Amino acid sequence: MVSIPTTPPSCSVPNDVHRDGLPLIHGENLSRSFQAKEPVVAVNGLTFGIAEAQVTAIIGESGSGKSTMLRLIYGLLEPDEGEVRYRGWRVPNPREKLIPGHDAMRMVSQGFDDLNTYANVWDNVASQLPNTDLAVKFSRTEATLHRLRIAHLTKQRIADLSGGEKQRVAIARALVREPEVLLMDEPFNQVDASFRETLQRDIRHIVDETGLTVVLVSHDPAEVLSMADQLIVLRHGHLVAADEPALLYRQPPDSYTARLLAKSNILTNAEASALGIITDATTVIVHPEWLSLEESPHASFHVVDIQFKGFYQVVAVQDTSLSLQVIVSSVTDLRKGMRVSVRIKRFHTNDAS
Ligand SMILES: Nc1ncnc2c1ncn2[C@@H]1O[C@H](COP(=O)(O)OP(=O)(O)OP(=O)(O)O)[C@@H](O)[C@H]1O
Repeated sequence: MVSIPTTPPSCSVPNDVHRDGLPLIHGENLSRSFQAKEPVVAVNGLTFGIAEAQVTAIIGESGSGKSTMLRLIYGLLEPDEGEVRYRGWRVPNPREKLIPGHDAMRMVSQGFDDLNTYANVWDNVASQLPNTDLAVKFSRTEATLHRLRIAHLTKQRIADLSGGEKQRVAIARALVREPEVLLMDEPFNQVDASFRETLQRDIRHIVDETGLTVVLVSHDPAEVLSMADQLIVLRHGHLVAADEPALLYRQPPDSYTARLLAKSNILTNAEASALGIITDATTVIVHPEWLSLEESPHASFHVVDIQFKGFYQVVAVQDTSLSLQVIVSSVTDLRKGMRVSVRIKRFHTNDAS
């Protein structure tokens, strides 16, 4: 349950009236354009809710409006239309607040621009706190460094750290002031795969332990599937889906979401019918792991490419008119040029595709 304060927060908007019954963060009919060579509508009529103490990931292809949405939530950008509310109170826009950005939120952006490269890790984090109580400053800094597992780097200069370590310092800097919401723009961009998994797990733990709310932006949904409680899918500035990751994965509401989450094969009715799927739907979604292949010398499909991925391989097959991506176990013995029959184990239809 969202606790509703009886008095407006410190960064309230004059004459704002509290709205009851909203999720922690509520966006309503949010639109924002930019004047480039041609006017660009970055987000268009977004209405959404973000729940407290959860990880919400905003996903979408490049240019779909993810960063713009994040900056609107934080109050770094003024919407052309609509509003964002935090705990029922309107988030002030940059014209309404001396230092833009909601006081209860902190944002970690893609680069590490905020970090002081030549100062050490401790000073980078501790400098976020006032000197009014040095004991508190010391203990909070120490606890935050431990929580982000960078206490052993205390004396190191930022310039000497790896990308993954810098990212942890950037998050520690944001968290040391104990915000209620952490906003992250592409947080795993500069982090290699092994660091990424442990960082994701650590962020998940912090959320579960402290009730922190995390909103993150990612162009690679696969990387956030395991850590997000909710996904918000953007396309050309519109919200096309919002739900739990597993649900959106198993039953994608449209082809775009299916491609984004699962690199799905999107078949027309005729293509599906040629593979034995009889349906009224105009579009049939088949995730690569919902197909299987079997060597068959007289089959119409042949293997055109094999990407070895460790315990699985991604195999491209085609016949005269159709190309398919198939995920098969690495123990399956396939070779380029081999004739294969294609079996569909499962599919999903959605007429809204
Ligand atoms: N300050 C700006 N001036 C002009 N155009 C902008 C500005 N900010 C964003 N845009 C445009 O708005 C659209 C949405 O941009 P945004 O950065 O929000 O998308 P994104 O989904 O975060 O993209 P990416 O994944 O590539 O970072 C893009 O077409 C972008 O070029």
